[in-house]
Amino acid sequence: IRGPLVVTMSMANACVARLFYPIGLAARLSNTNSCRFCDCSTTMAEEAKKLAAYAAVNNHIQHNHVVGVGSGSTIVYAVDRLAERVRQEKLNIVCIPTSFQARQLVLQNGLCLSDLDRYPELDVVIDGADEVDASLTLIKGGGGCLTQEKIVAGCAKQFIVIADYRKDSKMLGQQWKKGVPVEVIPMAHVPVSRAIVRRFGGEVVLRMAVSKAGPVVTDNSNFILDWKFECAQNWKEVNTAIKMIPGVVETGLFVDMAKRVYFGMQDGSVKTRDCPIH
Ligand SMILES: O=C(CO)[C@H](O)[C@H](O)COP(=O)(O)O
Repeated sequence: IRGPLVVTMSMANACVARLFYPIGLAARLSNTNSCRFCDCSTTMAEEAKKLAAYAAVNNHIQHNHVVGVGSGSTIVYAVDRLAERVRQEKLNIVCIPTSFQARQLVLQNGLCLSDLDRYPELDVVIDGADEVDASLTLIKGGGGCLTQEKIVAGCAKQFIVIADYRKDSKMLGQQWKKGVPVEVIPMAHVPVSRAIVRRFGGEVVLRMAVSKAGPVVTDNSNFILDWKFECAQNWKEVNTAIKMIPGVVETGLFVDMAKRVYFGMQDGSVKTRDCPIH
């Protein structure tokens, strides 16, 4: 892991305006998480994602491992580092993707692609998260890949999460305001939405596509509902109850699955949180 000074320098380099500012002011700007000259908060978050991803790959991947590759923007850095280690250390690694995106990442980086038919037990799965609470319950599925992500994570000896500081919460809903994603069979989206609101309150919205008319269609040809819950819940019970509703494929609640989370922090450090039961 690069030291704090190096990281701070690279963050500063991303913002040209900062280069012309006295060091003290630049530091204050980075501490405020935003810059009046550019979108530095984005750059800082990207650096934090990279720190977390590199730490996880350095600490958990070994020769002959079968590795689950998560989805999202943070995992891109993990696959970069994985490919670098495979090249430099001549590691023999097999990758199991959790989405179409992950499959493309594995192929583009020249890594060995396989599937759960051939490797139903994985050594490590590394994946991002939308939010992580104090007991390592996760909200996932911001990118719509929750079902395959949960299947692959469920096959792992170690499920390792990588995230930037914005995902770190005491309680779910503190940072992530888009709710819990729920993948549903398309014909069931209205009854499932009504059943969730009736039972747990809040609001459910059908996730709409951005560059296509109509709803988001998942890699499994289903729809995504985003349940905007109102208050803290017993997430294990909620997860089980939602999964029992006919038409629900999977929820984005990952309870008692993650072994360790790596958070890339704003000061260039990496914070870890371990699950008490793993
Ligand atoms: O669950 C996911 C996709 O379904 C992602 O892992 C999650 O949305 C985090 O993404 P990012 O690394 O881009 O913040």
